[in-house]
Amino acid sequence: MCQQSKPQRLKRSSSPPFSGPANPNAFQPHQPSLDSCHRVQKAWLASRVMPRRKAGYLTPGGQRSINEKNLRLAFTISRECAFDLMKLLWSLHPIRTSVMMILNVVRGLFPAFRGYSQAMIVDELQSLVSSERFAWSRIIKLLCAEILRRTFETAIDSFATTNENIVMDSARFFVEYQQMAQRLRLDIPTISEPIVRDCLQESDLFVRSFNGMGGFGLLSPFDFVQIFALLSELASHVLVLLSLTGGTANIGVLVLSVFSAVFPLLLSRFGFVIPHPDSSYTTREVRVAERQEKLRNLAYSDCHRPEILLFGLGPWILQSWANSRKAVMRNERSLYSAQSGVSQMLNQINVSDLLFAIQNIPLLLMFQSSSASLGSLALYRSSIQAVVFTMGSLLTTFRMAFQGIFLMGAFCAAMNIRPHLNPEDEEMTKYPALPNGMKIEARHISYTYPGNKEASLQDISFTLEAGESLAIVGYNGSGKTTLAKILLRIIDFDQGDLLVNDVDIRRMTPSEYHHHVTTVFQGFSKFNSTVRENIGLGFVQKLGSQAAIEHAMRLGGADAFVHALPNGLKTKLDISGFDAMPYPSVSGPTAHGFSSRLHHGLSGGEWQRIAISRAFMRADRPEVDLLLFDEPTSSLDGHAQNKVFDTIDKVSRAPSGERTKTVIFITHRLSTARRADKIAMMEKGTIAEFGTHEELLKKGGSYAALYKASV
Ligand SMILES: Nc1ncnc2c1ncn2[C@@H]1O[C@H](COP(=O)(O)OP(=O)(O)OP(=O)(O)O)[C@@H](O)[C@H]1O
Repeated sequence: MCQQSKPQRLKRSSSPPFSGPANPNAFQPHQPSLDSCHRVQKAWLASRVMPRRKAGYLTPGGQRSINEKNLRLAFTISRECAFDLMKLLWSLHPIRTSVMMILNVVRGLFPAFRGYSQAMIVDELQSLVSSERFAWSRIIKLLCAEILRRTFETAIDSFATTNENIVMDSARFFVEYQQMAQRLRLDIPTISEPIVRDCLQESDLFVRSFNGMGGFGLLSPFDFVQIFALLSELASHVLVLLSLTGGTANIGVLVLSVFSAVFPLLLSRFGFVIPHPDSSYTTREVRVAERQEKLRNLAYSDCHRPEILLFGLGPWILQSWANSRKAVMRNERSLYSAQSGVSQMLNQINVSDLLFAIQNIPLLLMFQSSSASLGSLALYRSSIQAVVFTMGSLLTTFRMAFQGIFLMGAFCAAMNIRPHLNPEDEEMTKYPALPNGMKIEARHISYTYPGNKEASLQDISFTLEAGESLAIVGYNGSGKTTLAKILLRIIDFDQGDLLVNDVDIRRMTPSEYHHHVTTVFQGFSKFNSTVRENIGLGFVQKLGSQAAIEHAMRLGGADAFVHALPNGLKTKLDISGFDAMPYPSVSGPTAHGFSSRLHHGLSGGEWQRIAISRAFMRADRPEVDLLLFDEPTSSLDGHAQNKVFDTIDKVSRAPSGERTKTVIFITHRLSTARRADKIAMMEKGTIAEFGTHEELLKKGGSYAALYKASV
């Protein structure tokens, strides 16, 4: 793969993760100046362009049509990454992979041998019967030879399958691991790019193709060996046919044989085959299909059931699903009826029946014109059938391989997507630690969410010295959470500068920066797991430490209710709040002798305490310089709120009382906000007022009005 070379990367989040044209139909393939990875990315992108559709790109997993442009693109992708990828996969098990390749070709010869051997038995039987000298010993000898041949075939087959499974298992692990590692590496701005999402989706299909031939109807690179096996099978059958028909010197027999074999190919060549529906879907049609799927999932989902019942959504879901389903069916019908009458008729003809009839003609000719034995006639018959079948398989395999190349291109392209927020190597700098926490300086920061017309943040400027605390307050939608996400380096900003400890935050690797912060997000995660994991994941290195988790729980005020749970820290938490409802027949200790209540629900406030404890898992660590809490206590009662803020204050100070960590919290409770050294009052995406509580009160502006209203 092209991991070594450096893919194109653009600095700002507004830039695409890998260059693609704004208008896909204006795509210009093959630019010699681009490096190998970029060429694969470009070729993959170009293969998704639907020239006659305004809607732009093919849906992920959609079938590429076999045309000149796509053949060229497939060639580019194969040239750039197939060999390297195969080499990499081969290096996982060099000997086993080589054996797998050889055995696949050898196995391709088996059917011809089988036919030949059976023909010999029939011939022998015929001669024994006609000569009237029936000898059991001769028959038994032949049967023994046949049994031996079959035993050998089975042994080779079984060894080949075991070997193949081992090779495929390690290949599957390798590609799955790569795909997952890359997915975890990508940041939010990168992953929200539609092109990246599609690329990852197709890459995922490629990874799934390693489940073996036929899995998901895909073909992995190892299954390409199938083509060699089919070719060797075809060659062996053709040889048998030649040897059988050559003696008769009947050219008509050969011509008819060949014609019957290539007939299915001719049908597909002249378009008498229904195209795969995926290849013709427009974006709108896909959207309808997705909506239908979403509504179906909604109907089956347990976690949404309470609201579905409460708001009486059943009829609406059913009606909306029916509308979408009908639209999908209409699309499918129009796709199929677009076929001409002739092609429809031809599609309805059973091709194999037709071929069966045609193949009888050369058979009759042979009977008439030669003294062919019964065995050779049977062999001829089965070889013709095998040729037809193998040609069909070859065609299908080729089609799948052709699609597989583009999925492989997606995999290679996905492996080289650079996260938006990662700095260029030459710009990268380490996080420069200061003694008393984190100094933050925002200069004219603006940010607009992708797809939004209005900026969510405009011209944000403030300075927070290391060890100071800041409360961000303001009306709903004024941009508080967006600012927090920017300070946490979850999203980038469009304009301005953000300096952390006097260094541009864009020069730091987000993963390194994140070691120095801890947070409670407004929409914090609820993991469908145990209490231990829900808390311990705040600092995975201490996930196994009972003491660390107990300590964090105490700080977050979660210890009392966690200890009261049926299995304490081991209690599995239910995220839906519905599955935990005990069914009357199985609640409590059951007749089966175990408690049916495997998951436990929590109240909103209890969940919040779990999230706070998670943040406290690392809050008092020396490397953590910034504690950022986005409405951490919105579900807590007044007493508990004060306790949490007391703890935050305590954790942010050294035993001497001096503050060693910077604290930022977002709150709607202005009585809490006044505890902070500085307050930022946000309005319509800007900081309208900035100062201490007293300064802002004295100013008599928005903050003073809000404060008076709240007390
Ligand atoms: N993911 C998003 N995509 C698009 N727009 C968003 C997104 N998140 C927030 N916004 C918009 O950005 C603006 C600021 O949202 P933000 O969540 O920062 O406000 P807030 O001050 O934290 O609000 P609240 O007090 O209700 O939590 C809003 O107008 C919102 O609609």
